[in-house]
Amino acid sequence: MDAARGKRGVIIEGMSASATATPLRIAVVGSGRVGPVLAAAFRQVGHQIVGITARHDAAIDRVSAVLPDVPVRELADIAQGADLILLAVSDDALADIARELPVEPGQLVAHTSGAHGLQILEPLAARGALVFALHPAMTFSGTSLDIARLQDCAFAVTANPAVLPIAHALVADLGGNPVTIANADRPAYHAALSHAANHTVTLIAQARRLLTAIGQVDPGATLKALVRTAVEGALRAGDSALTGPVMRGDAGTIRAHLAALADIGEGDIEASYRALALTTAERCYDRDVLSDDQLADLTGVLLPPTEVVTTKAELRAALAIRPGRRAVVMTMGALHEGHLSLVRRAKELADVVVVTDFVNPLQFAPDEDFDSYPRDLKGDVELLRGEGVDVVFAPSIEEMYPREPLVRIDPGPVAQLFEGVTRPTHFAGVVQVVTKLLNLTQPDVAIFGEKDAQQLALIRTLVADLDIPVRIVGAPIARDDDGVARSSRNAYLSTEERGHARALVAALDAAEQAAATGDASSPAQLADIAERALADAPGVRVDYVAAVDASTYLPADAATREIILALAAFVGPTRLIDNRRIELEAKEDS
Ligand SMILES: Nc1ncnc2c1ncn2[C@@H]1O[C@H](COP(=O)(O)OP(=O)(O)OP(=O)(O)O)[C@@H](O)[C@H]1O
Ligand SMILES: CC(C)(CO)[C@@H](O)C(=O)[O-]
Ligand code: BAL
Repeated sequence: MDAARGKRGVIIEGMSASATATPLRIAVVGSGRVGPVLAAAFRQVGHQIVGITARHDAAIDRVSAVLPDVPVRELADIAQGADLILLAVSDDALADIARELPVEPGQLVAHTSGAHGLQILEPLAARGALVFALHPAMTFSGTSLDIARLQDCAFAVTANPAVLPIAHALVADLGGNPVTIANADRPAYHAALSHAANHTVTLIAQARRLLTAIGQVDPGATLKALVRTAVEGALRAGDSALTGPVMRGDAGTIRAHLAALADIGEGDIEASYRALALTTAERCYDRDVLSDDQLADLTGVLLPPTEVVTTKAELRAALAIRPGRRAVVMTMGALHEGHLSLVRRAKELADVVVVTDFVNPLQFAPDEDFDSYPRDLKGDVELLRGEGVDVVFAPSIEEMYPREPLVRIDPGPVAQLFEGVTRPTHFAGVVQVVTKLLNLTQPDVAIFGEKDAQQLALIRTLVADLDIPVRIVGAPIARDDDGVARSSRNAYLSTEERGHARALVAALDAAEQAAATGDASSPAQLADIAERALADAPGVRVDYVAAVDASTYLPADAATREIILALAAFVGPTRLIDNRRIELEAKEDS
């Protein structure tokens, strides 16, 4: 074995062409665009190419053009007699080759993949090879023209400390600039390069198509000067190289752009334009280039339109074209800040947000307010569009229930308690529609408000007991400035009643306060305090006050410490609900 192996990287005086201590015998696996070019470049600086694999005619032709006199060898014997084996193969092929390649302990093995680090070469390292990754950050034509372009090209080098100097010396031999990338950072490194290099191509190709659509015969020439300046500026200075209408907060111009794109009818260009302009606007805002108002104006113009669908078939189609993690927020419309807080949570948790807007007749008893329940689909869609919701599903009753459903879901005993005393058929209607909407929207996550705490508890039980594959997330109660829980039914209240409605939250405050001061130490006392506060309040008639076990939603017993104090009361004819989670102090052992 070569005596110098394992301690290369010493620059030898007088050998100007090569930074490595000794000319290496290099074998190359892969005759795509990269392998023969790197081999030829190594050969130019004095290394010896002892063989290369080439499986197809085109590969053999490329080898004879770029590497005359280098023998084409089989994978099984390519490593024989080589100091360094360079794996210049596709990412997909690397794992197999790493398993199959016969190597001797001490042989250097490098791959040229951008995406992979050292793990992929682990089988070779396990057999004693000194492995590293060497990714030239440029595109290859596969011809000898590439060799000159390797000068000053960045090479991402990933290697263990013992091997790193050799890897750097090899890059220096090629005239490249070694850039050390930690093994764990390899995917991020490769993402950065792909995002910049590949997506710029997509973007410029889109711009070319636009110019072609308006009759330009040489779109590249029209774009050249501006694009080059932009790319060079961004390479030098990042975000601060930005110019153009987004940076100036010019929403009118952006609107005109979008109208032109819609006219030309190239949907992919419009989608990319919206997404990139939104990101650009957010970056400008973060750098204080745009004000709050300017960002809001731009966002209003740029957010992709919310798709409103009313049939199951349209819903399926709308979901099919929106890949990614999906969240659903189910509502009965008449949207307010409470619903929007659920939507914002959904946007944090998923890529695609679907809101259902359906007043479900099944959950209303005949004497309840189904007919008068507030409905405003247009207003709802406007609000949801402002939140960037992707799809609104607003079906008719016939679409959801083409006939009276025969199979019914029994929500179990908790559905008969509390809300269920006054509304005995309510939760059966809720779980029926929630199950249907989960099946129709197939979300990864569904968000429900803690305002409807019993409903949330029952829906958690529903998905657990029926193995419905969705994560249920509860969202905190959104309140008006005076503490009253937001509710669509608040719209029924007169000004005077709206004042009376404060009594619900005041009763919860009183109980919470009593728990904090120690004046209430049992669930029954909490309920009692809230009930008395409600009974004393003008314009309010108590329906129920219940201290329930927060984990089961069954009535709390004296030992329960994690309580949901839930109440319902009529304010005039309007029935409102509210609740508060209260933790009672642990009881001292007697
Ligand atoms: N104030 C709120 N805070 C948090 N979530 C809420 C609030 N109000 C409603 N939600 C949630 O929004 C979802 C849809 O509720 P719904 O459409 O019934 O609204 P609502 O205002 O509760 O109506 P209602 O007046 O019928 O009670 C439910 O998950 C509900 O818990
Ligand atoms: C979950 C729901 C949308 C089902 O109709 C409804 O009960 C509600 O709005 O909470
Ligand atoms: N907010 C729960 C739905 C209902 O009251 O019918």
